[in-house]
Amino acid sequence: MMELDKVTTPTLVVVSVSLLTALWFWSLRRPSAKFPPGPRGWPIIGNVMDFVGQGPHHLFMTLAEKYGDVFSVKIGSNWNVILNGSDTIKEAFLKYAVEFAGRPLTTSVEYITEGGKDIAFAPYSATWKLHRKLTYSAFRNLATGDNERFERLVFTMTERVGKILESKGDEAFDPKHIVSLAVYNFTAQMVFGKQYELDDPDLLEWQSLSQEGVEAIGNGLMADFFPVLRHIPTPGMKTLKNLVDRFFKLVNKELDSHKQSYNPRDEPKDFIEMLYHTRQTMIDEGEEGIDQISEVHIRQTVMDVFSAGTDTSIFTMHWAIALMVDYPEVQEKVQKEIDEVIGRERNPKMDDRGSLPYTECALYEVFRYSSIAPLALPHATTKDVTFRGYHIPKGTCVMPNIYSMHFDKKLWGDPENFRPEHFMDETGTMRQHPDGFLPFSTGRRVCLGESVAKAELFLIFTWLFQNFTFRKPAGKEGEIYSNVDKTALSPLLKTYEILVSKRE
Ligand code: HEM
Repeated sequence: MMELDKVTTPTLVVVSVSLLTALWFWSLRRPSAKFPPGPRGWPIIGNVMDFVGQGPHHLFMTLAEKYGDVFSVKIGSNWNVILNGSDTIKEAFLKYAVEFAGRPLTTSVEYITEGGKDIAFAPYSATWKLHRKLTYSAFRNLATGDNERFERLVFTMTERVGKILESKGDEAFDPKHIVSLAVYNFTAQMVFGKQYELDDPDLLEWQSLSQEGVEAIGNGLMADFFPVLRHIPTPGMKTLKNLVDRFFKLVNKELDSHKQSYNPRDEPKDFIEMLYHTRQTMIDEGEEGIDQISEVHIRQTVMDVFSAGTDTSIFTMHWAIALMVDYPEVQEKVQKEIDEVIGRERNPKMDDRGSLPYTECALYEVFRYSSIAPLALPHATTKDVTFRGYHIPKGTCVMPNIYSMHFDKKLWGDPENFRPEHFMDETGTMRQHPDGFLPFSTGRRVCLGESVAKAELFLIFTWLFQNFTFRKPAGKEGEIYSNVDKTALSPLLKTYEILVSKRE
């Protein structure tokens, strides 16, 4: 063995450089020989620097031009496979449905979901399947399977929202707070069977949890990208714990009062009671394993509905109003159609779907143009999979670039233009499922609230433009409100101001 005191400086330099070079190559080593190609990254941080100055969905569209529709990037110490374009995403999520149905369990997700006991981030497993089935049945029994009940859920809050809008007079305001009130009240009515006043402390707490959550941990914690840091108490982890504690407090309060008042012999009044009721029915019908859906699972379901179901709808409606003031001619056409088909004497109904093609196309175009979930949620491979000749090992994070299909020139012609006609065929009939349109994703992990969201947003959107006209205040006419900073992580709009008038 070499004696240490005889080691010369040049030897030390050679050994150190060799070690560093080995570490460099080791850290950039791809997970398998046939792993999808991608840009060369830096040791330790991977491709993180490539994201500076552009949103990931934009970066991924550019990288797809060079590396193809299936490529890889390294973020921190995690390898990710990116899927671009309609054919690729559909082939992966429909033909290899089980292989791509997992979720990566990062440090923050593990903490928030109490070890993956929710639906949205749970690993692909028998428990997740049962949990999803239970929740889907509860939604159907409570809301989407009963049009009149669903309409009542939505229209209990419109009177309050209408009064606030009418009180605005000549005041210019950002509608986000009111949209948020409408969506939270719909969700609270559906899940808890209650309504909030504009200044209710619980409503304000929900809103600030959402805002603080996006700001503080929207991009994840360091430990999510460098799992070796998971046991180090960082400030990010402290913030996360505080947010989760507050979230639990709000949900537990409602669960406790439901446990007191729930009577299995009564007709379920809201989503929590419906979950209890449906779980009991499934047990009585001999559904195996459903009794394993515990109180923690139920708490996590409520958390999922509030986290996956509120901001998504709020952002979509915020976009919808911005687009309708940017394109007043579309707003006018929507209003004309609503006047002709529904008039002003009654509220819109679920059955009006199918009779309002232009209005529905306008709403679908809002879904496409806003693409508020441009990368859906991250998936993970549940087993080793060979896809389009590439070998992707089990447990690899996979991101579908939904934005790339919504803005594919080959499919839409002029995707950068907002045009409800993108959803119409030559006869003026609505194209419900055009190729390249998946705002709710597809496959095993498709959005569980898709039918709730579509019905809720159809009723709110139609009611809003049936009763109100929105426009830009003087001096702002030249501003584009539906304009997203291309560097943004997700396409959220900046604050904007509008005027509203009641339609006479
Ligand atoms: C405009 C409104 C909405 C949009 C655009 C949207 C979109 C999405 C997307 C893209 C995903 C990920 C799918 C994937 O991983 O491939 C998702 C998942 C999910 N969404 Fe939605 N969503 C909306 C509203 C809602 C609502 C209202 C609810 C509940 C009432 C909801 C509940 C969920 C749940 C539970 C999941 C996880 C599904 C699973 O992993 O099995 N979403 N959503």
